[in-house]
Amino acid sequence: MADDGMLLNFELPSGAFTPKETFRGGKWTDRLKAKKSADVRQKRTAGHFSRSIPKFGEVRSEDEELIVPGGPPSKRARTGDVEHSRPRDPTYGHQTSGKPSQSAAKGMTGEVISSLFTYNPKSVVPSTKTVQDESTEPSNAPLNNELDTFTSLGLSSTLANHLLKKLEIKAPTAIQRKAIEQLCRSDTDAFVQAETGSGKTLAYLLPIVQRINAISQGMKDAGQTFNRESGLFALVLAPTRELAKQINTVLESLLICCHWIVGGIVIGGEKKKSEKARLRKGMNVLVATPGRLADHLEHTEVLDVSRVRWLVLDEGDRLMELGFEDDIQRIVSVMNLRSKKTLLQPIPGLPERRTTVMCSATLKADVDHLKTITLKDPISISVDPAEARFDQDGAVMEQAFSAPAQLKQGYAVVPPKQRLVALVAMLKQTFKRKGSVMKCITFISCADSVDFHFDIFTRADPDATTEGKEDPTTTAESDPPSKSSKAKPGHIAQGNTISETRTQGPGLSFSTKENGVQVFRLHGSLQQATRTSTLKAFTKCAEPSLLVCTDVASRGLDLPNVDLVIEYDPPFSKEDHLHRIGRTARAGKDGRAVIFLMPGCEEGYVEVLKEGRPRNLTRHDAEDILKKGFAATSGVVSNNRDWEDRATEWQLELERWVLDNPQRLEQARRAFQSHVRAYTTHVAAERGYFDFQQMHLGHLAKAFALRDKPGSLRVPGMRPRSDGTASKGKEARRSKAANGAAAGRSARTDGVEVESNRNTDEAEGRRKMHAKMRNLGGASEFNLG
Ligand SMILES: Nc1ncnc2c1ncn2[C@@H]1O[C@H](COP(=O)(O)OP(=O)(O)OP(=O)(O)O)[C@@H](O)[C@H]1O
Repeated sequence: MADDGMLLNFELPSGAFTPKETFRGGKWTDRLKAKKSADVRQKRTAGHFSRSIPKFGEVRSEDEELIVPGGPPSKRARTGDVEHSRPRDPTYGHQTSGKPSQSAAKGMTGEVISSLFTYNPKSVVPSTKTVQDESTEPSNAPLNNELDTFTSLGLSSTLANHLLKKLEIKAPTAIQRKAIEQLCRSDTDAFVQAETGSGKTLAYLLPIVQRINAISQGMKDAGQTFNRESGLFALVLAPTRELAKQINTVLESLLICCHWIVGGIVIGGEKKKSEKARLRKGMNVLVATPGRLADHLEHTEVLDVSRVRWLVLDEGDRLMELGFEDDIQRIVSVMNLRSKKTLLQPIPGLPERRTTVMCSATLKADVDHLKTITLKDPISISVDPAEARFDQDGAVMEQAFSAPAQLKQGYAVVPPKQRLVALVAMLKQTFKRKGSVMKCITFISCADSVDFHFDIFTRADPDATTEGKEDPTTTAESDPPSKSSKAKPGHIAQGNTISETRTQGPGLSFSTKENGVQVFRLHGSLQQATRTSTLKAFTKCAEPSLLVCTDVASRGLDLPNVDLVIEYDPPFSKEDHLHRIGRTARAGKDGRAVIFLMPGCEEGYVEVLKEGRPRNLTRHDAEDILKKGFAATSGVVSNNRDWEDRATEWQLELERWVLDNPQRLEQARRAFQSHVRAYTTHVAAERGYFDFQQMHLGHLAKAFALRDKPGSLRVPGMRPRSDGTASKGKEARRSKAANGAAAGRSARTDGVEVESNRNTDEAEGRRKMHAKMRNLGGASEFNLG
């Protein structure tokens, strides 16, 4: 052993041998308060050395948590399997030395209140601030060279004028310059890859409109009539309904200048009957989600795809990931089969072959299969200087993609117990000054957790009673309850019950008198109409606003003026990360993004963040975030530790609020469970950073305002352990036998065993999940078409 280590072990802080103060007489609550103050005092003088800091992932026994004597024996309030009793006192838990023994505490109460500030895992990476390059030029902005005009790329002056006068688009972006030129003059299949927010939609739509317009001109010149019945010439497929709608909106804005070309849209979640009627009338360009289009091809005879000459797969990698491969294969084979049909009357200018374009900010080799189904000898159109690693045969093995250069990135290292308070502190700080941040998006891994956090953020001010009052911000169009929520409908009182109808509400947790913040929620379990109206409301909201959402909003969505993206839950893959943060810093604008990471293995993810070659990458520590967010006077960071008390009080008040209502408690537990399940679904290559075995479930539960004992935390797919041994369940054994040691591994955390049925083949797993979702007839988290 090195000497240094020995010395460190023997070094004791001043005051380490200070005798403990004892308190006698008075009420027990007063004694507890006095003891707590003494402990805080002692901790401040002695630092945090009085107890050893556990290694990350080390399982703590319950007696290391503060167990609050709940006064008289509580009534049994059975919720799930856990017995709860509520303290009568807003006691909070800096670690106390004179705590009752574990068995005694258990006998008195089943409720565990731990301190936010003790036994937190330490960061394993030194806290050095990364140098920022402030002078970075935007990389996805329109070009400012006078020679780069739309007409020089092959667009008609009518279209170019329309772009300038009606859409205020003066010059092309770098990817538009390359793609428009190529697609206007050639019928070669293409991959279009460029950063988020670089204008890829127009990069493929403009050449399509230009060329269909040329066909219409050719027909007119040949004495033929061009109208909506002349044929469906272009098909654009997108993985999500929201994205399909957005593409359709851009298309409509272009077609204003050539109104004889008719566009249309078919997506899941809409009425099929009206879609059929529109298809019957005819259209020249169709935007669709693959599932719905495949369905129409099977059941809507009138849909003729024999003349389709442009097929665009927007977010091609995502289409593949979500298991749309079969649908796309069906669509392509129907098109191949029908295109052989000879046209009664040849159409002048109609290309011989179909051009397929696949585009995304993160297109890489694993779309190979989709490529073989749909593309022939594609060329690559890209402006991203991303580096690729090739194998011996020259195939791309690994490709790094970059985020827009002007996007300022950061990561926050926050221990599990402090995650929620840190998020609220960050939001308080974000919306502190009026006008500094107008729109912020916070990504959360699953729908249940989105609902839970939305309810927390919009709950009534604890000091103002709103019990029973109707929430004035309930969206006009109300939904039936979301599939993810089992509680009974009809509770819309703000802040006091589970919100099932609300998708918008005032963000009372971080609003100030000067700066009122509106909060919105969005996930795939909401009805389509609600999703659409919520996105619209968020987009149009003139007040500062926060969208709390799942990855349903991560791809392709162009929400204007988003200043900040917070990845509260880490993304499932590095590609998802780039798409999420790409909701800000679009088309040359500024933007900021922060990802929350827990101390320990998650910190290794910083290396993955660096792969995107961020020009700015700043580290934020939990303490700094909490200090700023819970500072006494906004903006003033004081030297004393009052912010600790304020953060603790906020947390404890929230825990009581959750415990107060069985529905809310159930909602918190469901959110926790779904979060943990989602955590195990990171792509195989990144699971090392998000290792479930290292997750401290007891600590994490605090971020869901739960006071459940660690051993009582249940997650479907996990079994509580009775003996503390690492026994493996039947399913795990079977799975292990079937898939080898890597798959079906059993993880143990805090007396809970998870029997993971992770499939080594991620894509296959996702495909199966997709199929299952669709069979269930429910909207998946991924918002399938
Ligand atoms: N040439 C241009 N000049 C100015 N703004 C543009 C230009 N082209 C596109 N935009 C705007 O840039 C924004 C982003 O465009 P778009 O959604 O097509 O980006 P994208 O590359 O598809 O992003 P993502 O990869 O996130 O899907 C839109 O608001 C669009 O109107």
